[in-house]
Order: sequence, then C-alpha cells, then structure tokens
Amino acid sequence: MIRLDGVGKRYADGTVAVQSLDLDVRAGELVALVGPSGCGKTTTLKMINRLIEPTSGRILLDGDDVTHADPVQLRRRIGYVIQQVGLFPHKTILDNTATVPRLLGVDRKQARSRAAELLELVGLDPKLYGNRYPAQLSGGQRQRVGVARALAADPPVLLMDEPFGAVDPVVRDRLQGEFLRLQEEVRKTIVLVTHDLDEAVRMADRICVLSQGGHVEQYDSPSNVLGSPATAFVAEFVGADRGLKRLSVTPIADGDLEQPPVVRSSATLAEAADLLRREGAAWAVCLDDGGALRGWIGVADTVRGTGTVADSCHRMEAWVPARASLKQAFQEMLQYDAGWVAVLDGERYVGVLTPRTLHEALRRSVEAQVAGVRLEDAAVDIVPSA
Ligand SMILES: Nc1ncnc2c1ncn2[C@@H]1O[C@H](COP(=O)(O)OP(=O)(O)OP(=O)(O)O)[C@@H](O)[C@H]1O
Repeated sequence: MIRLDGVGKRYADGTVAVQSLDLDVRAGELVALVGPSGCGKTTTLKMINRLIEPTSGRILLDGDDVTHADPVQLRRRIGYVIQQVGLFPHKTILDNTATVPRLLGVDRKQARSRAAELLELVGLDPKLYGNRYPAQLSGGQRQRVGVARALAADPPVLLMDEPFGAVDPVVRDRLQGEFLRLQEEVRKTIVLVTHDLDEAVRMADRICVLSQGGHVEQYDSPSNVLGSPATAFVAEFVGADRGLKRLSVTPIADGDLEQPPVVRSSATLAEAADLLRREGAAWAVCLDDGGALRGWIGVADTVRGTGTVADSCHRMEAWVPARASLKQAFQEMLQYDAGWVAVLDGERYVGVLTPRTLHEALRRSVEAQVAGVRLEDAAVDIVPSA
C-alpha cells in the first residue's frame, strides 16, 4: 500500500535526517516508527504526505509513484493526526470535523451529517459536543476530534505523529484502546510515530526501529522486536524490561486457563455446597443456563440459606475477552484486586486465569521465544501452588 524506495532527506543546512530508507506498509496494517530522538521518524512520516519533500528516492501509494504528484491531491488520500490536534479555535467541533469534506466540495448539510457520524464513531456524542468549541473539551476529547477529522475524507491512509502524546497516561491508555477498536472497523493503513515503546507494542502490527539517519535496525512484529532483537541497538532500545512488555503481546492460550467447579445459577445452595465439598474447592463459578457468567459463590455463601445460587452469587467484576493479552488480564486483576479473572468468548465463559497461571503463561511465552518453538510446545517447570 505504501512503499518507500530509497527515500532520503537532506535538509538545506546539510543535515541528513534520513539517508536511504526502504519501507513497505501493507494495506490495513498499522506500523509504528520508533527510535531515539532525532533518528528521523517525523521526517519520514512527513515525507509520506510530502509535508517534507524527499531529496532522494521514490514514494509509492497503492502502486502509484506519488513522489512528484500534486501534494494537495495527495493529502486528500492521506489523513494526518498530530499531537497538538490543531483544531480551529473559533469553529465548533462539528465544523472542525466537517472542514475537509467541505474543502472537497461536499455540501454543508451532508458534510455536517458525516461529521456527526464520525464524532459518534470516536465516542463523542455529536448532540452533546458538536456545538462546543475546542477550548470547551478535555485534551483526550480534542484528540478524538483530531482522529474524527482525519477520517472525515475517508482516506485509505492515516499518518499519526505522537497522536496520544499530549494526554495523561490513563486517558492515553483509553484512547489507544478505543482507537484499536475503531481500527478494527475502518481498517486504514496507518503509520504511527511514537516515543512510547509500550504504545508501539500495543498498537502496531509491525514495529520499525530506526537509528540515526533513518537507518532500519529491525522491522518486525512487536513480539519479535521484544523477544528477538535483531541488533545490539534494538536490544538496548527495547530495554531490560522487555519480559514485562511481552505481556502485552502474549495472547491468552486455552492451556493457560484453570477450570474451577461450575454451578448453574438455577441450582440450589445445597447443591452448590455439595459440589464444593466433593471438589474440595472454596468457591465455584456461577453460570446461567446459556453458559454466560453470572458471578461466583463461596462456601460461606452456600451455608447461609435455602435459595438458589442466583440469589447469593457475587458479581464478577474482573473479566477479559478470550482474545485479550496477558497484560490486560493482569491489569484487570490489579484493578479489582481479584484473585482470578474470568475469560469470556463473547458471552460464553471459558475459564479463569489466576496469578499462578498468568505467571506460567508469561514464562512459557519467554521460553518459546528463546527456544524458537510454538507457544503450545514450550516446556516450563511449574512450581506447584502452595
Ligand atoms: N527543518 C530542518 N532543518 C534542519 N534539520 C532538521 C530540520 N528538521 C529536522 N531536522 C533534523 O533532522 C533530524 C531528524 O529529525 P526528526 O524530527 O525527523 O527526528 P525524530 O526522530 O522525529 O525526532 P524526535 O523523536 O525528537 O521527534 C534531526 O537531527 C533534526 O535535528
């Protein structure tokens, strides 16, 4: 979709920001450019939409050589999201979002109705926020308007320069999550520049690690960049805590799940007590007849009365979808101070993760990388629980 072919930039003062960069970004892929300050990330990004003119090489967009195309035309095919969102302060949020379609000749009514749709898509109720001015929004909300505005012309390509850099870590985390969900829907081809390796690991399909002069040190999946750094430079750049970072790229595997006893919410408390005694367990998972999670019930709850499990079970706050990463599971566990996290496939309950199984899963993931085997085939010694 995007191809940089020996692209270079020498600034007027002689600084060679990017020597000669080859880079392929596939359609629908999210690629993160990371590297130390001054390595040429922003220059590279801006050469793609020709905000900076390359001094050598070729840029291809969907097979077209756009190195010398009209930059204004080119930018209509490429959305651009920057850290300082750059909204017009005197225009409402709706009009800000409708700006590009208006420039493209869409009539005002249609452009505004499209803008409202987009605001909805990025999680801002247009009725509530559409008529406000940028100064009346929080930093995170402005950032979402920036994303909506970049999507307004429905460009196949999005360039994002530190898009979530200006907001605090909690908001950033939420925006990243929302953006990923949005990307599943819109499937744009995205190049993201970030200082934040965690952000790159979480968001990107592939990470391109650059060193001075836009030299590619490694261009690979987040998991490989963390697990098998291609060069000493990458190893140093990703740092010693890469074991921890791996958490966010390691999916939950079926083999990681524990299967505590399960009771139906329609069962009586006596039946639940019986089951817990038979299994020698302290608690059981409660499911409704369709297999959806209702909560959990402990031994103490079962001796308290004569009702059904449904009346006495506790809500289970900590849960993650089956496609979540180990990091999300850990976060959930910490947030709710829970000893276990339920794993759900859609509505269906599939098992639980405990601190012990999470630890094993992480070790298995590290071993698999070291031994170069598939995750399921990695052998680890497992310390029995106390
Ligand atoms: N207009 C310019 N004129 C001269 N040199 C420039 C210009 N813009 C950038 N540079 C230089 O080009 C190199 C690459 O800059 P660039 O902004 O692409 O780096 P970066 O990796 O995005 O850095 P950062 O992470 O700090 O934002 C730097 O050495 C920078 O000083």
